[in-house]
Amino acid sequence: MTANFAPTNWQLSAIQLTSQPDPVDNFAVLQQYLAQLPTAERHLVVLPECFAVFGGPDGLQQSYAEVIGDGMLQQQCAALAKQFAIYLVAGTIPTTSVDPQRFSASSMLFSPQGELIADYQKLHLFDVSVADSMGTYRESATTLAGNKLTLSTQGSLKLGMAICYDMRFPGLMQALAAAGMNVLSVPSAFTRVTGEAHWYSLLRARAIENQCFVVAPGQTGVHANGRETFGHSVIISPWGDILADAGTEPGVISVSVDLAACQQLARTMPIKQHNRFNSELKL
Ligand SMILES: O=C(O)CNC(=O)[C@H](CS)NC(=O)CCC(=O)C(=O)O
Repeated sequence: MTANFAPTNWQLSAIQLTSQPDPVDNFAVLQQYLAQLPTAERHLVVLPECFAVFGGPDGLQQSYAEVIGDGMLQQQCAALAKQFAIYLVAGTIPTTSVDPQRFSASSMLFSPQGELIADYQKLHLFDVSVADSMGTYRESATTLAGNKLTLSTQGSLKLGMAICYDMRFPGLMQALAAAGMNVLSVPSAFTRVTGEAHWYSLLRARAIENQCFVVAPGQTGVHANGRETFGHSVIISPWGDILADAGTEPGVISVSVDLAACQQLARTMPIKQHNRFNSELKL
């Protein structure tokens, strides 16, 4: 059933996966989950970070790195966006960078017509020690950070793009909010340990302080290399309410929202206008 009446009504969905090293397996699961989603005139579906290739040996992602605008992973995403008539945020796809040894983690937006309409390269890389079986994460050894912000306007949707560890850097979202963002996508592969401590707090804060919807799909479970991810993919309202939570099993979550809620809230609580840190106050 289609329940989208006003141009500001959107269906927001997230897909939670336990992605495997081989893209063939992940696209097969993805196809099944996309078929479970409701149909809607305006529908944004977000996939997790590394949805297509995850948990494999060193160098596996690099071996799949594609030129932006061309490549097997992007072609499959474009075809899925078209087949299901959705705006699809392909969580991250490894794309070639200026450094032949390293890829960029690119989040890519495909239109319901199957066109690539926006891309964003992860800005903040996870070089962090964590008290889990991996011990240390050195994302910068394999990945080259991006250096641009991406906000894509599609009708009433103003989509700001971020990835996983980026959620800890609120300056990024504040810049996107200043440009009018009403939905933030945060495809993730959060560790179980840091997820238990920080996932909900970080994401709810980003929604509340920027008065936007947040769609944050995560990887979940134990992956082929023994890495554990947190799951709990969420969709959050501008008020900070958790509208849907996927728990720890792979699956889909989906909610129907009115993006006009963002401007309504901004009228009653105009924090953007009240903010004195845009330019006025400096140390
Ligand atoms: O390396 C890969 O294969 C794909 N990339 C990831 O999984 C990235 C970097 S290791 N994960 C995160 O950013 C987790 C952040 C996190 O957990 C936190 O901020 O607490």
